[in-house]
Amino acid sequence: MSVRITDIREVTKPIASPIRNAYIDFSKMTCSLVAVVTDVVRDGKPVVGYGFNSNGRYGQGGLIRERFRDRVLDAPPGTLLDDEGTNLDPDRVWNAMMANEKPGGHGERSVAVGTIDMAIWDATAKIANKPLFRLLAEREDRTANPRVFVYAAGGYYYPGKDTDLLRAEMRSYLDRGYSVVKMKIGGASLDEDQKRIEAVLHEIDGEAQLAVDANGRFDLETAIAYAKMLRNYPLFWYEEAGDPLDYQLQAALAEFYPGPMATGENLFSHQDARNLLRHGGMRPDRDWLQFDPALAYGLCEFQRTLAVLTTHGWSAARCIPHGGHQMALNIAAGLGLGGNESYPDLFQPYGGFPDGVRVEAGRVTLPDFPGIGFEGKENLYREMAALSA
Ligand SMILES: O=C([O-])CC(=O)C(=O)O
Ligand SMILES: [Mg+2]
Repeated sequence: MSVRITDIREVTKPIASPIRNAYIDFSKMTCSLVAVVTDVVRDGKPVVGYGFNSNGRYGQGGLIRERFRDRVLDAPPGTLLDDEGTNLDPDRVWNAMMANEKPGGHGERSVAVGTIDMAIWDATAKIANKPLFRLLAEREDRTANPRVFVYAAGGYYYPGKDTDLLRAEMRSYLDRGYSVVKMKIGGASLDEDQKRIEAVLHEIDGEAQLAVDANGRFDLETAIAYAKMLRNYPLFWYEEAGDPLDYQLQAALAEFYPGPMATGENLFSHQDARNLLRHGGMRPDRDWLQFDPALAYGLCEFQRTLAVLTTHGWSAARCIPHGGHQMALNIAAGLGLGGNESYPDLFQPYGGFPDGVRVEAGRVTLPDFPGIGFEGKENLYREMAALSA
């Protein structure tokens, strides 16, 4: 059986919405959708892997089309295959993409590579005719656990949104089976945010837990002022207080915040993750790591990040990736992460679960689709199929 990548296609799609966090609005947000076409034929059709990047970093069509696509297509096909020559080897494809790239300064090439990497893993699992989460578990000699914790991320700022609407939003997440909800902070004054938090805590009234996300907005003084307010509430976590690369701020914050902290969605390499663990004061017994493989060079790199965690005494179970995509759901189910983010009302059709999958007691159960499972989500698959037609 020959296995050859015959084409890589990219289209940049809008995922705009009127929401705002403490740092950006999403009025012009886009993402890249990628199709990796192979010459493997299943049911009379070529196997195609799909990928997209998650919200927050915009589409990367320029980098994908001008650099990374051609490196894969120009590589001698045999150099991209596993030892048996019967399937793609995602790590070898990754190495081909990263030829002639200097280390450091990861910028947004990590998003371009992460998007293609997702499609490569989707194709690889489809060629193996297995769900990606089962393929990953087998590769690591583990048992997959298709039941994955997910939390509902939302609670954004948008025009006219008062605490009643915020409460109604959070109530709707509880009604849909979530046991942890997340809201934005840092886009209003501390006093106003405190009122918003108290309103939500009143609404969820012990039925669920609340996490808060400052999106890297605070300087040290403000981060500590918020910590002193937030530590009076039983929060699930206090996320991304300061600049993602300011490890000293994160470490200083730990002195003032005994509850769980979370960060990492804007760290895009295993080297940056390592610096966070070395210097960020993060505590492996309670804190959470949110590295998002779709933004951070993909699963090939995420595996190196997991190795860094192990070296530093962390468990993969402390990872709950940012992004709300099925790729991270598969990694969670296959490699034992602590769960995954989900945006019940945002960034559609890219985020979410296969049709018919319901959240029950804060968990979803992944069905057994070959690959990542995109074919099980009709509105998403329609966009994907249009790209590979
Ligand atoms: O608002 C955003 O940029 C998304 C985000 O931080 C999150 O989901 O944690
Ligand atoms: Mg966040």
